Amino acid sequence: MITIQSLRKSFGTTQILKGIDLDIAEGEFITLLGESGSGKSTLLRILSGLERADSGVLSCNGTVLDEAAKRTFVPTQARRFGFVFQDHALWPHMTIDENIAFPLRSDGWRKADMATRVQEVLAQVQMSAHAGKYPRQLSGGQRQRVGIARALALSPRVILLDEPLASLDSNLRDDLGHEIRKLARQFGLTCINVTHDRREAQILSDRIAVMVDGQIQQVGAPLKVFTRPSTVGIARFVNAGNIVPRDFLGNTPWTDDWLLLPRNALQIAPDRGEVTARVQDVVFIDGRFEVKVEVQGQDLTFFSETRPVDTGQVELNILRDNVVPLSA
Ligand SMILES: Nc1ncnc2c1ncn2[C@@H]1O[C@H](COP(=O)(O)OP(=O)(O)OP(=O)(O)O)[C@@H](O)[C@H]1O
Repeated sequence: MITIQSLRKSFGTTQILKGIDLDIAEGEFITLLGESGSGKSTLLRILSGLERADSGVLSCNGTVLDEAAKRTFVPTQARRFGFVFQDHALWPHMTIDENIAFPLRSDGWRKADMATRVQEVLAQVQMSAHAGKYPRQLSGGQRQRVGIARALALSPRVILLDEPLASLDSNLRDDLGHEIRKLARQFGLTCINVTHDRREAQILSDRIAVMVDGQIQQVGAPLKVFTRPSTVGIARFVNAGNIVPRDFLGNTPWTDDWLLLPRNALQIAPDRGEVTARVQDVVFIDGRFEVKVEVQGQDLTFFSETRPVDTGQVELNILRDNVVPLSA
């Protein structure tokens, strides 16, 4: 549905997007995940039409939206995308229904149709009871629901989201994340989200595109990106486990300089194991023990169902099937 080919963008002499290629399917929820400064917001701004690419092609359903070489540029309003921002961006002096009617009014809707549509989208996000209130009278989660309703009002084909869960506390974030996903599925929306938050990316996305320094380094389902990161940078950013030099494992079938030992790749041996580790710390977290150890000068962390001794030595096996080679 959306095709991005060799997209480049510089500000002054600094190249921010260094050739982005990405295909997004209809009805897909994709997240651009990356550290601050990796260029994800710039890419979202180009998608929205708030910024123009220097070169490359952006198209939607075969229609070119931005192609500098042919001087083609479709402005924001004509793209008919919906937007959901982290700070909700609601007008404080307007009631909830007025806020949602705003894009409809700008689009020239008749008053009666507008009222019907506002009711419809408010019902879709379960906010009908709050139509007459002002944004300040709502909680953060409720305001974000209104933000989503407003984005849905004009029945857009594509919704662009900028860290939609960022300003919410953690339980609410997960709940609203699941709701956003449900709505996206229900309406077959194509959603493009931008965030640096790994959890948000995992909850919302069908696929994650990891951006590093103006390039997409890996695209895949959350499971793939988080358990089989392709580079040292991604493994570190998604906190996938222990990154060790290849020779730490002795002879290996891999040629890459670095290996990922996920936290499930180390297991306490019943008697004598492959390596002897010195236990540094044990904490119980999220239903299992997180054990920090030192092996041959290397700090490692692994998960264990059983509590090992708090200090002293422990024998470990390394499950080589779980080891992932990493490019630099
Ligand atoms: N209009 C602009 N003029 C000059 N530099 C800009 C402009 N917009 C962004 N940049 C620079 O481009 C780089 C990438 O910014 P961008 O906002 O795309 O990154 P990001 O990954 O979204 O980061 P964040 O999560 O902090 O928003 C940054 O170094 C930023 O300072």
